[in-house]
Amino acid sequence: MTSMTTTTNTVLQASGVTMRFGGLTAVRNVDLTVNSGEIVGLIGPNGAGKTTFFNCLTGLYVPTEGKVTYKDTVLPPKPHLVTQAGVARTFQNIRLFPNMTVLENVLVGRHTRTKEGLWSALLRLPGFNKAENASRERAMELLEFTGLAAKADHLSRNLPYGEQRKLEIARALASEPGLLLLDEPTAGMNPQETRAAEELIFAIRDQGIAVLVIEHDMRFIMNLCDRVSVLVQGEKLVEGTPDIVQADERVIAAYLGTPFEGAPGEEEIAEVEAAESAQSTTSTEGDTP
Ligand SMILES: Nc1ncnc2c1ncn2[C@@H]1O[C@H](COP(=O)(O)OP(=O)(O)OP(=O)(O)O)[C@@H](O)[C@H]1O
Repeated sequence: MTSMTTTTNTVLQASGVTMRFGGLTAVRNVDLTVNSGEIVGLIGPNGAGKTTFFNCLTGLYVPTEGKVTYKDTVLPPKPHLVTQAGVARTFQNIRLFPNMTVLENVLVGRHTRTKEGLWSALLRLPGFNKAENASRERAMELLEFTGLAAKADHLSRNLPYGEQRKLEIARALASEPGLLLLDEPTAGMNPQETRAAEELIFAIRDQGIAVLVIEHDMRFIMNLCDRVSVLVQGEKLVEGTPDIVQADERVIAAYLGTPFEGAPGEEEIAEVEAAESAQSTTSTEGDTP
């Protein structure tokens, strides 16, 4: 591992980020740091400003106030330049090219890292072939890494939902980021897919890529993250380790008074329901399917 000194292990630093839309302040004076080797969670009720904050980090929005640096360099307010600088992201709503193959989707993600560029890749202009082999090799490596290699030639629109989300991650990784931002990576996933996503994110972290993730699934986020930051009405309410955040009264209150630590998860609820229905079918004779 590379040895790092003083503050150089800060990957992302957002300072005093504010985003106003007319009279509405969607994000107010938010500071957030992500260090190398970390997985940081960003949680908060609907409309808290999480996606808006992501958009400020990735150049989709120019914050009204504040500064965002990546490895001590101020990020330019243009999405492709942010990607080029080393920050990749996925979106809350899947944004793949549905009629391109899985492999082609990843190759498009590599365009910021090849001098031939996107149009050369899409139109196969001269010069593309030279770079193509190396790019394909790397894209196939990423498909292996995300468990999609067997589907490299499938059209992305034919993949099941969970695999489309994985492909989005593979495509983001194709730009060789140092920081990956994930906006609700498990939305719509079943429990097995969620568990696989968790393992994939740990593996990404283990490759030296820092991760900042927005999620509503508390069990997932508390298991995954080294630190969690809570946004409420555009402001940072609390930040700390999962233990600290889960125990914080203000966080519990912000989630409508529903404590999430120790609350039964879907699996436990299913087990209880199965046990209850088994009990009721044995007590109501002859009513088995
Ligand atoms: N482009 C925009 N123009 C005006 N208002 C916006 C815009 N984008 C977001 N907002 C408003 O900013 C606030 C924060 O929205 P945002 O989508 O960032 O919240 P969120 O925490 O990501 O919510 P969710 O968990 O539901 O995705 C909301 O009130 C939203 O309506």
